[in-house]
Amino acid sequence: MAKFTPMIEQYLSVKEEAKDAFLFFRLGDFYEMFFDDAILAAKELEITLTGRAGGADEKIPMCGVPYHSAENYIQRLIEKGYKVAICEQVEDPAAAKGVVRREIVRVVTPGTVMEGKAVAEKSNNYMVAVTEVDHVMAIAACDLSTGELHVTSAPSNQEWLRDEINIYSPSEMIGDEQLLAWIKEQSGPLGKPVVYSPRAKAQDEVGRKQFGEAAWIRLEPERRACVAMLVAYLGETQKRSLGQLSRISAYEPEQYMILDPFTRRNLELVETVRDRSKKGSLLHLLDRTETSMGARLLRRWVDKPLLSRSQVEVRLEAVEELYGAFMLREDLKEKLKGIYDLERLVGRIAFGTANGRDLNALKLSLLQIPELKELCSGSASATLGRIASGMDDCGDLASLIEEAIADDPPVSVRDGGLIRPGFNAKLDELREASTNGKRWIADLEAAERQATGIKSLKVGYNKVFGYYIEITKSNLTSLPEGRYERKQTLANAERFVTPELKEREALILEAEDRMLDLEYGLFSEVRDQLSANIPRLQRLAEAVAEIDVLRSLAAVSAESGFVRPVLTDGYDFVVENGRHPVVETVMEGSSFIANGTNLKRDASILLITGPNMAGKSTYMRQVALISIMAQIGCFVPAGRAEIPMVDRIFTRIGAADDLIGGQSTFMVEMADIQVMTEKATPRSLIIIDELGRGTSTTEGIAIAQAVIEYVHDVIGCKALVSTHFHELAHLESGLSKLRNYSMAVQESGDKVHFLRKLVPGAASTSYGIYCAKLAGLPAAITDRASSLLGDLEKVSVLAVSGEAVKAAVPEQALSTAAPDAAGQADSGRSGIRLPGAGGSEVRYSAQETADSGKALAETAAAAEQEVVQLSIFGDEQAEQAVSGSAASAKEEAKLRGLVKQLKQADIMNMTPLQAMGLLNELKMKAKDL
Ligand SMILES: Nc1ncnc2c1ncn2[C@@H]1O[C@H](COP(=O)(O)OP(=O)(O)OP(=O)(O)O)[C@@H](O)[C@H]1O
Repeated sequence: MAKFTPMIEQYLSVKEEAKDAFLFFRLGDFYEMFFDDAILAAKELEITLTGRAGGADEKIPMCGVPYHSAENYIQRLIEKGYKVAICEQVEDPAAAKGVVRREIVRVVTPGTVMEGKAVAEKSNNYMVAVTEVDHVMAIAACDLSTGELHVTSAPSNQEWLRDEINIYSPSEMIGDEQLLAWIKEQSGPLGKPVVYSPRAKAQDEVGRKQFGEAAWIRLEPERRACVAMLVAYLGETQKRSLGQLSRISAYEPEQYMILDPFTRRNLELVETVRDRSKKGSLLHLLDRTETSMGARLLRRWVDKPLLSRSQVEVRLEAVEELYGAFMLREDLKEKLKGIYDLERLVGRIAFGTANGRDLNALKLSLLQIPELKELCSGSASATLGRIASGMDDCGDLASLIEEAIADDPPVSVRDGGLIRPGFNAKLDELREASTNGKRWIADLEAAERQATGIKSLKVGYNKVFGYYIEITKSNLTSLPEGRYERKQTLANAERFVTPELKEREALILEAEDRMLDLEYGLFSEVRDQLSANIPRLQRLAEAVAEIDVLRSLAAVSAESGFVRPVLTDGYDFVVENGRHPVVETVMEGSSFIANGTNLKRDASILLITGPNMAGKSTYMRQVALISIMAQIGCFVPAGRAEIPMVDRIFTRIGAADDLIGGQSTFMVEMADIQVMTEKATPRSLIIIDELGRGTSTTEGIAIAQAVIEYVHDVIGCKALVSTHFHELAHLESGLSKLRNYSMAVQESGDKVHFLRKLVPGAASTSYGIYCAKLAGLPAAITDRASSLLGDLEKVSVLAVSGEAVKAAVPEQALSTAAPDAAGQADSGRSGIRLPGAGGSEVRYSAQETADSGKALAETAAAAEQEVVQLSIFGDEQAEQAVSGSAASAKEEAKLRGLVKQLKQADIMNMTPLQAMGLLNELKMKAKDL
């Protein structure tokens, strides 16, 4: 015996098909939810939880939403990352025996929503499928609302997959469970919450049917498997034809520059690091698009800079033409402005949700096309000309809509008023009948008022009784007996009918009924005809988007004074007067200081030192952005630019907020560097900000040096490295392709003025405490920091002293300035070199350093750091310091004496205590001056 009522039994069996979704179960005018669904939905949607007797002993938890406002509730659940299965009555209740049959008609999921916030106007909402077949990974990304479907694959490589997924920023993913589990772990860089819907098997047949045999067999097997899985899932959830998915756009990973999630984030390509808003990103700067599909295409271009020079040149050619043609840009803008979101309109047409207003929006858009086409073909640009000549203006479709659809149709497609008079004779006839009938009824009111003398007599209509004549109670006495048939009694009125009225009513209602059916039928036919032309409309949308993006890039380039980059397949990256495109816009006037870049085969690494706040990060990002902009096909913020095609930009720009899964900043950095060492090629560009921070100073320096050497010797690509370790500056003498640069500052009194100018040579100090003061830290802290710094400097003297070095370094490991053959070959790279007293050098060869173990390396590196600091007191600097700070000739003489004393003291051979004593003595004397 069933425990529940038949209706609840039905609910339970439908629910079996939608275990991971809320089941919206249609009951009359409501969608009801039961059991656990009801409890959770009541909480999530803040609606009342009630109960319903369902045959069991206890009441079943229940809550519901009215069907006419369900859309809003569904959206809210989707935004929270849930899925919603919509279950409708699928037979006429009047004809049903027993419980009306109900079925799930669609499952709405975060990756398949067609309306609402998730499908924001200017962005995509991607559903992504990932698979791995025979050590090849594939990824397919589909935006159901626009009909885009991209697919690609590569030999199995998790980083590649992560990078590729990141580009789509999917809201839902399906795939092999194992792969999904790994991706979930990586969800940090993915940023937004993703719903994972594991899938078991791909269905090849489904894909074949969707895209046709010819297109299907062109795809590689792993791509087929991936797309098939995706399409099967979409079919199962949407339960309708997916006409908008007409084309697969397959691409090869090698077609595009590789940008990992950290790089994309650090460079703020599509959103800012701080608040993840689009404003402040490169995309925002470049986005002057007028159409939604243009905005989406621009995003794709920014996400995927090209690797083929010829393809970029095609874009640049159009941008250059438009750059110099202000009027053409304005004219195009006017036309583009009038074009609605063709891709989404097409999506709704295919989905069967487009209404009369959507069709009119499509028509209005299509009407812009002929002139848009003419503008492009009339321009001097070959690229625009080619786009125009391939453009099908779909004029026949515009005419079809124009003939069929009324100018101002209602939102609903079931309530009539959609079809233009004259489109269909039968419809016109029915409309005529209905209008005549209504006129007869309107006339009836006047006639009966006249005949009965009752001024308040009126003819009304309601759904239950149809047309009636209403007379107030007070007037009933004036009504001749038997004139009408009594139908209904109200508190203060009586309602009547006449046989003639009923006859007319039948005619009107019948006409209206048929009219509604006919209108809906006609409308559906028009929609179907458009549906059959979806590929044409999609191609048109693509062309419009491309024109829009090219125009947008030209507009920004012209207004910001960018120049056309000279692209090369060579190595050198030469930029004169480069600027950071985004930072310069937020600065008032022309206060941004331009800096050049000169990265060549024989000078491919810049080691940039300089104070905090001096502009190192900005400069390095600027170089990366110029490279990306050039490969997108945009002009670049510079006076002149010669840009080689870069295959990958790798950035490590420190920020505490890129911590993932409890890993330390240092671990993240090391993991990134590992990927870099594996993936970077000579055509790559590496940018590392503050290399080696996050661990002890000595280790930091050691690692930084080792990394720089690796990039220099093994990878051989262009690199910009900034560091606070001024000690690394000595690398210039050993690494032939490395150049020291620094951000210039000017000191006056205790103030530091940032010049933001990149100058050759290393900087000597970081001004960290000065920056802390600027940032408004309390004086108690900055003063304390200053005094601690003094103490630390004392300690350094200890380390410098011969005792310390000697204690750590075995005698035989020390050799003098003349190195042996092995040492020469290393030329100080793999080993550690210490400047010794009097300009001599203590050198440990690689072998020796390794032999002496970590303790040696650490101590030696620490000593090295401090010695470098002291050795700053070279003759020249000492001279400068003396003549610059002495107020009188007498003072100068005394100072000279002190310096001499310092230099004469054989500090390398003192004990720590002696060294410290000497330094204190000198300091005291200096104070007395
Ligand atoms: N070329 C420039 N012209 C004008 N202002 C600049 C320039 N470069 C940077 N700035 C300004 O200087 C500020 C600091 O720059 P940035 O963050 O690049 O310094 P940094 O040297 O990397 O500092 P830190 O070492 O503390 O990270 C920026 O916020 C920017 O406003």
